Amino acid sequence: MKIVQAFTFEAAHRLPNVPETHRCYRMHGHSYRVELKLEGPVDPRTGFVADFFDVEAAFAPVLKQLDHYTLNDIKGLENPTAEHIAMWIYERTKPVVPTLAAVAVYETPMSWAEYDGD
Ligand SMILES: Nc1nc2c(c(=O)[nH]1)N=C([C@H](O)[C@H](O)COP(=O)(O)OP(=O)(O)OP(=O)(O)O)CN2
Ligand SMILES: [Zn+2]
Repeated sequence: MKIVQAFTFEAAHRLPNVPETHRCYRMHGHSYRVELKLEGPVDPRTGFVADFFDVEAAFAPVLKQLDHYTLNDIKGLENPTAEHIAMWIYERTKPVVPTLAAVAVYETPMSWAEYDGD
């Protein structure tokens, strides 16, 4: 069974490795959406793969490092593409949410990156 829990954060970024003429070379902001996908058996007693409340509590310290920051200033996010943010979140969340199967990071409702550890 898979379950998904969504979170949002606000952050500024610029993409340092695109051409200067690319609009994302300039500092700008996004209302990011993060989806954590968990996979595992449904506990027969609780009916949960995991309690959403527990996931929220485990993810809070990771989310706190991103919300209302300039992502380029964060170690490991010097080139803060959606792909890199998804990997960064996965690596920090997997140890505290072992059933984590994938992380999706949406820059806009129409464009996102998903990382499953591969
Ligand atoms: N593969 C990727 N491509 C792009 C990424 C990325 O992370 N991975 N990022 C960007 C920029 O961050 C850019 O800011 C994307 O957002 P936006 O300009 O808002 O994109 P839209 O196409 O939705 O903008 P509209 O104004 O709605 O046309 C670029 N590429
Ligand atoms: Zn952007």
